Amino acid sequence: MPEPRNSNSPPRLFVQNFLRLDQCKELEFILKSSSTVGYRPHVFSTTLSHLIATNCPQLILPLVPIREMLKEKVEEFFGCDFELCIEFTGLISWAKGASIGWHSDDNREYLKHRDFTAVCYLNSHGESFRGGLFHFKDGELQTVVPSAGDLLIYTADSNNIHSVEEVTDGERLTLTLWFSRNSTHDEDMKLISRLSQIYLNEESCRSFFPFPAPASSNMYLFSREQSFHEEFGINICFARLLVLGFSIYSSSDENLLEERCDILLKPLKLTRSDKLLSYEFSNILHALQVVQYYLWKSGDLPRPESTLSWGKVTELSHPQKEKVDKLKLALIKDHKLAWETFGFRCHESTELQDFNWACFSVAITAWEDYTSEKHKDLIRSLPHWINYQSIFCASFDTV
Ligand SMILES: O=C(O)CCC(=O)C(=O)O
Ligand SMILES: [Fe+2]
Repeated sequence: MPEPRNSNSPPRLFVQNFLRLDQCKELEFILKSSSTVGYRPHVFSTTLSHLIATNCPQLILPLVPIREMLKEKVEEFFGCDFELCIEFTGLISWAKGASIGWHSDDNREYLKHRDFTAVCYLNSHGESFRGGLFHFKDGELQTVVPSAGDLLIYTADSNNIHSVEEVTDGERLTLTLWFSRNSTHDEDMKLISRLSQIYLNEESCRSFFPFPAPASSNMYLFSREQSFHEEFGINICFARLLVLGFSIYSSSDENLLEERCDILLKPLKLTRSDKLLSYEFSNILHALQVVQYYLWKSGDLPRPESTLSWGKVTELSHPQKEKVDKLKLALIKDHKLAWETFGFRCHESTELQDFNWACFSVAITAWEDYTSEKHKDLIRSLPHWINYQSIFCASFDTV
């Protein structure tokens, strides 16, 4: 049962540990491997339709039970069982410099259909970022200090004017959902329609392996002034790799760089500390997704018994090094911005301190298994979703 509310206080609820830490970590993996430059300065985000558009529809699956739980919680607390639809699901990263002033979430004419908001915090203040405290302008529960797994729900109207303080270091990660009573704004219908267009027309799509496919490069281009000009700023996929100690090598013709062709859509290899891994990734998004998977899972993966066989990892030759540097210069115009945005200066990152290529190779295969499993689940769920025009946890117990 919901907590009894003080009748004078605006309707809002804070729940500690609503999500498990392993769920937060999986969402962090999805967000950091799929984000684009977002809707506000210094904000990066991904949506379910973006996951579909970049050929990663299987990454919707981990969000399905969480969306279901959130909808139930909001309906229960606000006493509107079976009345709501999910209007928007977003994984949002608030990087250094991001903030939002006093506002309500329905404060534009085109947002009036929004009735309720749910924000799940995926990482913790002080541990992964500084700043970024949430405040309600008045009433109870004035300040929320984000902590991984905690949930905040509130009405989207002017009873809940709120703000987020500027993030001063690190990345503040959330899963944010908006709910509406107006079913014409149901996100599920639009997503199901996109998925059925892709999967039902082409039998072959069902058996293909979904390698990530980057969106247009300006969606990954971030600069201080938000001027979408290639002469400034950083490619955020590359910047995330760089801050984790990786760089990229492309055997594509160097003229591609001069001709401004999108080199990041081409196959590429990863380098680290002047070593080159021979494995070829289909593009930068594929490489980033595997690196983020490695970060997420490295503690759980089986330790390989031997080091990698000769030839899998080689020393970069001088001409190869030159190519690596050239690519870096082309994609990271503002080195400091990359570190400011995706680094966390409060403590030295220990995540990749005992990096080794043999473990990383295990992660490449484990990521493929994870991806195929989720993709199979998607293919099995889709007929049920189409049938009910709703995205939910379908059970496959009956044959
Ligand atoms: O991330 C939060 O804590 C709240 C974000 C917010 O107010 C919004 O996106 O409208
Ligand atoms: Fe808001």
